[in-house]
Amino acid sequence: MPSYQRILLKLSGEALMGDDAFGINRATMVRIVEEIAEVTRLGVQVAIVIGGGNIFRGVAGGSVGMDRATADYMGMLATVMNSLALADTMDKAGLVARVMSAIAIEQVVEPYVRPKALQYLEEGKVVVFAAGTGNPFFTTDTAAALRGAEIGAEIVLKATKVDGVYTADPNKDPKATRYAALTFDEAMAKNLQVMDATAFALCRDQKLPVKVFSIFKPGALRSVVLGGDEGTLVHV
Ligand SMILES: Nc1ncnc2c1ncn2[C@@H]1O[C@H](COP(=O)(O)OP(=O)(O)OP(=O)(O)O)[C@@H](O)[C@H]1O
Ligand SMILES: O=c1ccn([C@@H]2O[C@H](COP(=O)(O)O)[C@@H](O)[C@H]2O)c(=O)[nH]1
Repeated sequence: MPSYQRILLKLSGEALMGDDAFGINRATMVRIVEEIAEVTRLGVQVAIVIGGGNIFRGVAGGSVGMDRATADYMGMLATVMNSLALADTMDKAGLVARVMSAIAIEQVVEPYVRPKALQYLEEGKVVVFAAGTGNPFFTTDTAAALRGAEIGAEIVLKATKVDGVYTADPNKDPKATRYAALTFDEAMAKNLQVMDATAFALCRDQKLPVKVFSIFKPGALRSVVLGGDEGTLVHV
């Protein structure tokens, strides 16, 4: 029996690279989609926000010296590419996916319209929110918090490269230890960088819990949805 009826899944863009240097690793994408399909079979409504780090960080060298807002729009367009690839893989796996963009590019994907997104979710379609918030100076973590609150998701599930929130970045500090749970205020006061402060603050204000877990651990998404002891819960 799933613990949630409706989730907002935030997928790391960088994790899509698999063992490649940049871009989308097909096998990795197929594996992630299989895990999403498993959760939809439990009857859970799934909305997704995907990052752009796998594409945008690959071209970020070229953005040095650029206007920040222009570079950020490039980042948002990278998330559109990832969203299209994810939706295509989901369609091929038998799921019905719809991509909605926060930036108007109607020849490519439909615009984000909240009631339409809610309708798709109720119909059992997987909705992928592309182009972040549509605004520069934000991140896809904040887009996940924003869309999660808008659609009435019960939780934001941040599937990332680490298996939870640590006392320090575990990729830099081998002595860092993992929290089982902590509050938004603690995460912000300790300046824990696993999610940006804007996203944490929005989730705190909307009382929208966040679970951080590893995208690389097979079965972790299902386990989180079934209320298993997985990752780190960040709560009010
Ligand atoms: N206290 C911490 N606990 C856990 N991870 C941390 C912490 N501080 C920094 N990190 C880093 O945060 C990263 C996850 O956040 P990040 O925003 O980089 O990735 P993402 O949003 O999942 O990916 P993308 O930006 O590619 O979509 C981890 O890989 C980890 O190295
Ligand atoms: O609302 C948003 C979301 C994203 N951006 C830009 O896109 C890149 C990629 O997103 P990640 O969350 O880092 O994966 C981000 O670095 C921003 O440059 C944005 O401007 N607004």
